[in-house]
Order: sequence, then C-alpha cells, then structure tokens
Amino acid sequence: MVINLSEQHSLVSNWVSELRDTEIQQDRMRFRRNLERIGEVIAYEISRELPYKTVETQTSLGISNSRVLAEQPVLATILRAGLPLHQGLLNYFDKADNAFVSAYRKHHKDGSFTINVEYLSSPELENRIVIVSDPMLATGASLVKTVQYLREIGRPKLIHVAAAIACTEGIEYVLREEPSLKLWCGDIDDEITAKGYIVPGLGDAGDLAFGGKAQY
Ligand SMILES: O=P(O)(O)OC[C@H]1O[C@H](OP(=O)(O)OP(=O)(O)O)[C@H](O)[C@@H]1O
Ligand SMILES: O=c1cc[nH]c(=O)[nH]1
Ligand SMILES: [Mg+2]
Repeated sequence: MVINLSEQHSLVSNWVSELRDTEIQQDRMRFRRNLERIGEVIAYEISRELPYKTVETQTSLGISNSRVLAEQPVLATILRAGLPLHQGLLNYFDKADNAFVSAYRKHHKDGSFTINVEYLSSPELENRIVIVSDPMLATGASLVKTVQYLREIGRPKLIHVAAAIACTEGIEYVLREEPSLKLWCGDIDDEITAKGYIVPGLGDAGDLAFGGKAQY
C-alpha cells in the first residue's frame, strides 16, 4: 500500500518543495530539518494506525482514563541519508527501539552500482512493528535489501516505510518483492536516470545533508 502525502494539502508538500530547491539546499541545516519535519508528520500519521491500550492516569484532581501506545515500534534507518528522517520519527516515538543498517550504493567505474550492507544493529524484531526510514526510494534496491536483512533477525508483524521522495519504478519493485509493506511518501516522482537518480527528485540526499564523500 502506498500513501503520497503530497496528494492532500499539508505542510509536507511545502517542505518537500524546499528540499528540492537548489538555492535552499545550500543551507544544510534547513535540509536536514525539513527531512526531520517530514519524519515527524509521518510518525503522527502512522501513530493513528497503531494499537492503543487504556491506562488510568492520576491527575491532581482525579483519575483519567487515557489511551497510550500498546507497544513501542522499532525505528530502523538506512545510513547515512536516513538519519534526519529517523530523528524526526524518534522525536515523536520517543520511547522506540532503534535499528541501523549501512546499506549504501557502491559505485563502480562503469557507472553501475551494487548495494553493500556492512553493518546492522537491531533489537529483537519478532512480532514487532517496524518503521524503516530512508529519504530516497529510487530503484528500491537499498530498501528491499534492508528489509531482507531485518527479516533474518525476526518476523515483524508489520513494516512501514517512511520516504521523503519515492519514484514509481522503485515503488513497483519494492511492492513486487515485499507486497506487505506500507509506504508513506512525502511525494512521488515518475522518472529515474540510468544512474539511479530520481527526476526531478532533489539530487543526492546524503551529500546534501552531510556533505560529499570521497570515492575509495
Ligand atoms: O532506492 P535505491 O536505488 O537503492 O537508492 C536509494 C538509496 O540511495 C541513497 O543512499 P546512498 O547510497 O546515496 O548513501 P548515503 O546515504 O551514504 O548518501 C538513499 O539514501 C537510499 O538509501
Ligand atoms: O535521487 C536519488 C537517488 C538515490 N539517492 C539519492 O540521494 N537521490
Ligand atoms: Mg547518497
């Protein structure tokens, strides 16, 4: 299932527009903060679908029956571009457990790339609700590989995905490989280049958030 948050009027499309803007991108702090804000809104949207339980809360004047989360989700993110989006989710799910995966594109001289996973840190995932965050869902290869690694740790009962910008081709690939995923996207673009960049997209999210990296 796919939800495109830009289909409805909300501040999300405003922030996605700023993420795409080459002038505003010069301000790395604003770029990271916009990703974080999108993460916060997606956290709120997902929170409307989670299980709740009723607890008695003692106030200074009496007892309130309040609804609170019945369980904490696991927030998983893909290094490095996922970090600001992850922080936004964590701002709202502030008691969540966390997982980190280093799925990154290893670029080859012929212009092709493969997805390398070199590091994975995760809590137990059996029967947990997992929210995977990565700002860019391009070919979908990083996401599918990440979910496959997470499934080796345990069997989550539901996996949500938070992305700032996804492209239709990548979404189709992800849902072919992992049909049970629920994808929350800030916006969806239709094109992807031969090098795997989303068009119009925003460029390289990791570089824009944290600076360029050397090829080695
Ligand atoms: O859908 P895909 O085609 O797999 O591409 C998306 C991936 O590419 C980016 O990471 P990148 O490899 O640039 O690493 P970085 O976060 O270190 O910049 C992005 O953050 C995704 O993880
Ligand atoms: O367009 C894209 C595709 C992958 N990763 C990015 O950062 N941008
Ligand atoms: Mg990158």
